[in-house]
Amino acid sequence: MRERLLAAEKVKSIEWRDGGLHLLDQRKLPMQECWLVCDSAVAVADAIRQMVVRGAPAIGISAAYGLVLGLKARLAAGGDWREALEADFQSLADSRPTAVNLFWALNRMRERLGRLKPGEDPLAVLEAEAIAIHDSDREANLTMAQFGVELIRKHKASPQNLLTHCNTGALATGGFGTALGVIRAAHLEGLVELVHADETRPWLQGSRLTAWELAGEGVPVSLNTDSAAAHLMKTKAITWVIVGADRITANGDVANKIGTYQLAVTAMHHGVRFMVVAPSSTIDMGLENGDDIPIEERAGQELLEFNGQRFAAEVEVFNPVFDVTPADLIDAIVTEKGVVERPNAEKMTELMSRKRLH
Ligand SMILES: CSC[C@H]1O[C@H](OP(=O)(O)O)[C@H](O)[C@@H]1O
Repeated sequence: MRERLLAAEKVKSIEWRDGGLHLLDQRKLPMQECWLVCDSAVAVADAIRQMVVRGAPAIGISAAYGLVLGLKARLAAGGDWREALEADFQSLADSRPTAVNLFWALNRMRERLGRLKPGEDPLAVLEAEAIAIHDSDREANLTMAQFGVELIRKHKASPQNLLTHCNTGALATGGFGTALGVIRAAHLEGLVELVHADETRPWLQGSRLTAWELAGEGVPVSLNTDSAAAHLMKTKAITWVIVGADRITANGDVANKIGTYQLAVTAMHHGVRFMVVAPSSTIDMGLENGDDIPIEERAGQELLEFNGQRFAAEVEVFNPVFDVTPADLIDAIVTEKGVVERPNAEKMTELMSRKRLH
């Protein structure tokens, strides 16, 4: 299967070349495919904050490259580069609060700098670490896709209807995708009748990004409003809701795009299985449960206007862009380390004790 998945990799959203970070501007998709080149840590932090690049793993990978850009500038400026680099760590850490992959990547880069040997070139070491983070995410995507397909096939080994939320594909990761990677692989294995994609208001990751990725690869996809999801689960024989994650806590609670929690409640009511797909860089064992996950609130303009055109009345806006699904509503968490069915604290601890495969 792995060879088929590798052959199916098409879209890339992040490219590190010529000493710069090239990002496919996801604010412009699907109408325009524009690339933005970042040449500093602050530029990468801004790109994350403005969602030029988004998606938990992609945010972490971009932040790692952002640090490389920061170190390059600090070394050129002379002086105490370690002290100066703290400002870049902070800029990147302040960019978005919920996806723990950002902090996981920054900590991994900091830890690598802490192991510098005398005579090692810090820039070469840090660049290699960022590339390793990128490559390991891509590998993890492929492994998770295989685990997810096996799980789907275990319950039903014929074409079936799936529902997904937001965008968890190549645009959100270093390669094949998390939840959308499982869905892509299920399609390649003949297990997909139709993918129902929530448009995912207000930023429309579903209608603008997921629909674009799937349609571009001939995966049968139907776009629906977020509020149609319950009706679809009631009437369209959906077997799985498959979503990504931005932060999973030690007991298996999952923060993901706003609207995920209500999908999980509805899925439980309709007997639809609920799968979360995320690399272990999304798991925050430092948080006991989801109550303490920082939930990002974005500007009200995201609800009040579209493409700068206002269409809503003059009112207050509440725009949390993530919510938390309790572990007891989740059938399976699929990671590159393995699958946890009916997640709980004990099972998450055992999962995280396993050696990383990539
Ligand atoms: C592969 S995880 C993607 C994850 O990130 C998305 O959020 P955003 O588009 O705001 O970065 C959403 O929560 C997805 O599930």
